[in-house]
Amino acid sequence: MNHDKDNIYASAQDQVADFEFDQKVANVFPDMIKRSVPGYSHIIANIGVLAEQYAQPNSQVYDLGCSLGAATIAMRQRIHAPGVKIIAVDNSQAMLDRSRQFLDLEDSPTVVETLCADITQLRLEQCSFAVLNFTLQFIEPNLRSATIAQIFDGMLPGGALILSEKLRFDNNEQDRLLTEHHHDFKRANGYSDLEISQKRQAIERVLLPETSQEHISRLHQAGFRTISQWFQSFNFASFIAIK
Ligand SMILES: Nc1ncnc2c1ncn2[C@@H]1O[C@H](C[S@+](CC[C@H]([NH3+])C(=O)[O-])CC(=O)[O-])[C@@H](O)[C@H]1O
Ligand SMILES: O=C(O)C(=O)Cc1ccccc1
Repeated sequence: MNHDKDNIYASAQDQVADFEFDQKVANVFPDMIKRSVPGYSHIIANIGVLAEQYAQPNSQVYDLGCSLGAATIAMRQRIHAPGVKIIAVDNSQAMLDRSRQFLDLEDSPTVVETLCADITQLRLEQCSFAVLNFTLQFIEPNLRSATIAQIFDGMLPGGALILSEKLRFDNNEQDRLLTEHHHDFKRANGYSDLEISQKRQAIERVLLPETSQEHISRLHQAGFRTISQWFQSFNFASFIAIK
């Protein structure tokens, strides 16, 4: 399996188009996400650890906005409850096609089904564990509450949702500093100032971050009982919400 280096924004573009999860991105995605999201590998490994804890026998586990299936692979390696099916969902066919190449590399008693669907339209069933690992931030803000509510409705008692997101901060100084530190992180991982600035333009209309408080309130409103922020690195965080 070749992991191409992300140089999508390396040369100057006249017009930077809005970011899309197309074939070009699918080809470089493992490199892009590791060099762009602080703590990504830590989050993926611990999604595996948490899935092992929360996956109930004969239930379903959902990876919502699975991209190439990194979280699915981590979960499949650790879940040993019997009769668990992982449903890995994405609305980008390019991402899903490539995810199958990764998923087919290993065999496991936990069945994995891939599904090309829009998660805002999805009804979950018998769900003991669901993952939104940097996916909600790409959903239109006015559809986010209904999407979280649908996940809650499809969940079994004691089920858990992992929500990882890029954050925005109400305090302008804090927002500016953490954004700068994130850009320093990208620079330290080999991205040039041009790459950082063009990628920033590409995502500014499609990745719409919210504050930690907005996420926590929405999860409470949907009915989740216990909500904890279990991870943060610069302006990237992950929450766990229990039904
Ligand atoms: N409405 C939607 N329905 C389904 N999928 C969607 C939708 N909108 C966006 N996506 C999909 O959500 C994924 C977001 S990437 C997730 C990383 C992964 N979770 C990982 O753990 O590696 C995050 C990032 O690139 O920052 C993409 O694959 C989109 O096609
Ligand atoms: O690259 C960035 O600046 C990000 O905020 C993270 C990211 C990672 C992968 C696709 C889109 C955004």
